[in-house]
Parts: sequence; structure tokens; C-alpha cells
Amino acid sequence: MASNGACDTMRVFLLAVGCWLNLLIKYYAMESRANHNQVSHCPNKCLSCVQWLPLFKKKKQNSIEKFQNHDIIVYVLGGPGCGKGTQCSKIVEDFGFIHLSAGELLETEVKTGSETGKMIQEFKKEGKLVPSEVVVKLLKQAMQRSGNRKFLIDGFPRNEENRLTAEKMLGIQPTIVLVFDCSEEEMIRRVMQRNQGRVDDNMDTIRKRLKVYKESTLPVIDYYAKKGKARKINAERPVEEVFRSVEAVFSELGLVKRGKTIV
Ligand SMILES: Nc1ncnc2c1ncn2[C@@H]1O[C@H](COP(=O)(O)OP(=O)(O)OP(=O)(O)O)[C@@H](O)[C@H]1O
Ligand SMILES: O=c1ccn([C@@H]2O[C@H](COP(=O)(O)O)[C@@H](O)[C@H]2O)c(=O)[nH]1
Repeated sequence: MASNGACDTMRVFLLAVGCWLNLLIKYYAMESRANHNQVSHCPNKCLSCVQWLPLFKKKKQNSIEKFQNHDIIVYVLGGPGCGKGTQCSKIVEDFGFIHLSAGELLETEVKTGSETGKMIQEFKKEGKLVPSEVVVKLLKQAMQRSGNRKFLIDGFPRNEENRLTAEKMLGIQPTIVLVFDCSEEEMIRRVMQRNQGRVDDNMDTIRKRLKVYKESTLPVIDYYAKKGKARKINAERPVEEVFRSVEAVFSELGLVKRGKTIV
């Protein structure tokens, strides 16, 4: 009798474990399909009972990890007027990235006339760097809104504090860092000819921006160079020639032009 009882208990136990494993397998199969965008919700009513299983999982999904795990992030650096924006537009056209220019995001905030916008305008006029939290917050909002997974982050990080704040607030590391290399004389010439009515496109502010670039941004570039992530490109050539070097870097990343194959 006693041994029959033990057998029954064991049978019930094994049955329970079997059911539990079955549920787990179904749940993970479902989650895996959802991650590959094949389904956006529980595909089958009979599986709805397994939806509470995540309660037992370590909390893992938040916006920070989304950026970390799946996205291609290209930082684009170089001195004022070296041609970052020009090349980014071409990259967007050919490789389907979303272009987030830190300078443009700040300018959009200036145009709202908000108190933050007024503060930003003063920094820009002086060629100084806006506090990191302000820029990173704008970048984060833009990244979340975009729904894209390939980001060109243009003109950021400008100093070590920017870099560390992005790591902390966004949890991001760049896949690669494009560095456009150009002489000061050429950058000054390009900025002075730009003629877009920018508050900082004047000789006095350009000199200040160049100083900030040398003192604060070059150390960030050195940091990424040491990590093997910086790709220096000679930007003192015609636009199309510069872009050919950009394309070479992107093919190193395994990305190919749209229209040729799916990226
Ligand atoms: N390779 C190039 N040769 C000549 N002119 C260029 C080249 N690339 C860009 N330009 C011109 O130089 C000016 C500055 O370019 P762009 O705005 O792309 O620079 P940027 O690095 O984004 O500047 P900033 O950091 O000030 O925002 C623009 O008028 C642009 O048309
Ligand atoms: O990360 C950033 C980016 C920009 N700024 C301020 O904006 C101007 C213009 O930036 P561009 O990228 O050259 O358009 C720059 O001189 C800074 O004042 C910033 O503070 N932080």
C-alpha cells in the first residue's frame, strides 16, 4: 500500500513537471516568433495561459537594453563644417539609417522658445557645449520615437562627459565611429560659405568651436581609436570621393546599399 502511494505521488509529480515543461516550451517558442516579428500577440487562445510566465523571468526588457542589443549605432564626428551633415544625408539615402544630428535637435528646441531653448541658444552663440543631460534627453526621445534600428548620431559625443552620460542614460555604445578629418583652413572656408543663417557661423564663434573640438572632442576620438572603433576619413576631398570612403566603412560593417540587397 505504502509503495503504491509513493508511486502515485511520483506519477502526479512527474505529470506536473511534464505540464510545466510543456508550458515553458510553448512560451519560449511563442516569444521567439514574436521577437522575429512573425506575431505581435499570442497567436492561439490556448497559449494565453502561458502569458504569465514572464513573471518568473529576470526583468530584462526596457528601452535602454533595446538600444544596446539590437541597434546599429554610428557616431559621426569631425570639426565644425567638415561635412558631417552632408555625408549623413547621403548615408540615409543609400543605407536607410535615421540621421540624428545633436546640433539640429538642439536647434529644434531653440525654435520652441522654451527656457531650455533660450539657454541652448546662448551656448551655441558662444560655441560652448550644452550640458550633456539636455542633449542626451533629446537624443533618447528621438531614438524612441523613430522606431528605427540604425542610427547615425551626428556631432555627438563632443566630450568625455557626453560620452559617459550617453552610456549611463541610454546604455549605448557605438558600433563604429566615423571621423571626418579636415584642415582648419578648409573647415573655416566651408562654414563661412555655408550661408544658412546659423547663429554660430561667424569667425569669432568658429574659432571657439575649433578650440572646443581640439580640447574636448579629440580625446573622445582617441578613446574610440584605442577601442578599435574609430574610422578616420579624409574629408578634404570632393563630396562623392569622401562618400566612397564612407561606403567602404559600411561594407566592412556588412551593410550594402539599398536596392542592391536587403539590409
Ligand atoms: N566635401 C566637401 N567639399 C566641399 N564642400 C563641402 C564638402 N562637404 C560639405 N561641404 C559644404 O561645407 C558646408 C558645411 O558642411 P556640413 O554642414 O555638412 O558640415 P558639418 O560638419 O555638418 O557642420 P557643423 O558641424 O557645423 O554642423 C556646407 O555648405 C556643405 O555644402
Ligand atoms: O552634442 C552637442 C551638439 C551640439 N552642441 C551645440 O550646438 C552647436 C552646433 O552643433 P553642430 O553639430 O556643429 O551643428 C555646437 O557648437 C554646440 O554649441 C552641443 O552643445 N552638444
